[in-house]
Amino acid sequence: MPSQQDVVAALAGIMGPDGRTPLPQSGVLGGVVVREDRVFVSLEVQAVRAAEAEPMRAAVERAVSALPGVGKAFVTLTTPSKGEAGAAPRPAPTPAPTPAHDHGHHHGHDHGHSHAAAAPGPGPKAQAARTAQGVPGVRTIIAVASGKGGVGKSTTSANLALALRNLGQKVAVLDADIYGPSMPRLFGLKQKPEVIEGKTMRPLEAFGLKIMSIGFLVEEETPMIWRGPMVMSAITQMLREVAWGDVDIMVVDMPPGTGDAQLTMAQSVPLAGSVIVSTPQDLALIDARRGIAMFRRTEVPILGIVENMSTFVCPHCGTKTDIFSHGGAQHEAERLGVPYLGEVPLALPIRETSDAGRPIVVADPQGPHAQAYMGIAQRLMATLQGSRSRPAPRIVTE
Ligand SMILES: Nc1ncnc2c1ncn2[C@@H]1O[C@H](COP(=O)(O)OP(=O)(O)OP(=O)(O)O)[C@@H](O)[C@H]1O
Repeated sequence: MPSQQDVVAALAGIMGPDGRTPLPQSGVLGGVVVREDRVFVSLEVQAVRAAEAEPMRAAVERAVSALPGVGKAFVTLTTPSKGEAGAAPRPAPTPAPTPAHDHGHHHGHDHGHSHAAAAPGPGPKAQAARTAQGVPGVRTIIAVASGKGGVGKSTTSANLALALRNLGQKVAVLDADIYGPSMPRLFGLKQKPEVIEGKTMRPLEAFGLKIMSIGFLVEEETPMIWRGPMVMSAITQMLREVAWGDVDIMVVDMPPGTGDAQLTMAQSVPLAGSVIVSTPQDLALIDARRGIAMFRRTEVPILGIVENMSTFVCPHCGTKTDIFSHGGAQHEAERLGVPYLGEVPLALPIRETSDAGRPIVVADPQGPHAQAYMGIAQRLMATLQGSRSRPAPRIVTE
């Protein structure tokens, strides 16, 4: 395993943006993290200079990869983010407005139209769209999102993926939840993905699904200040440097919340649409509303709302109790004019099977809970087929 100093020393032969100053002295080196045989390097460049910095990024990747003991190098361009510790940086292309406004809450509007592409010519919007290219072999990518943590987004992602597989789809799961990747636990996966043919990783497999998790690439104890910059790099690598093969539907488990990190993610992954998971509590619904507003801003279609923990099923007698006012999500979906995909009760077997690494759709496929997920998957397929018949937004690439 190389030390941080070894990595920095290996970069001395590469020139910084001015072409004269060695990179370690040039002020662009955001940081270096070494985790066993994986090395993460972030290079800070102004967003508008991202394109011209690409050869430098590639040179750093080559130099670090060539060091003895390095299995994989993750080199990412990040915009200087002073004072934004912990937030995922935006992908390179968004030109920063005046610094005073850079992190303001209105910033998201800048992203508003970058996905679709009405932007004429290669302006900044077209550049932003470039980050969301399709993934070879993967036909449809959907995000599973929630307004806040702990509503069962990951449990829903895993069971929905399995239910889609039961419908005959070839399904992959990409766990992009930087705050707490859950797929290793949900699918009982402890091993790391194998690197095949140089840079490409082979996704792990469980129950017929192909699975990649940010948890396989970034250690859990990595501080958020590091995870932030690594995130975009890791997501990009999970999309592009993984031998996904032939995939009908990829389910992306998004980080919870509706902040900048989520917005960035929503823009970096070429999404067909998103599924919003919500519990019936009003508070959660308010947050789900924010989530919906966020996806509307990014022009990612909402494929529907899932109501999780809708009723409580007593593990002893099977009696159903509405702990929260049940049906809130259905009502909210109607009000917002987005499809209601269905509900999943709060039931002990759902948690137990998830904790045991065998989600309920495989543990008890004929049971009522698995059937609830099957219904959701069927409605989702119908919505996807409906949205496919509409013209897809044109993505501008340069
Ligand atoms: N329908 C359900 N019935 C019983 N337990 C559930 C249900 N859905 C989720 N859980 C449990 O609730 C907990 C949180 O679920 P999960 O990790 O899926 O939520 P999340 O929204 O992804 O959380 P985070 O935002 O922290 O990643 C887990 O212990 C999970 O097993």
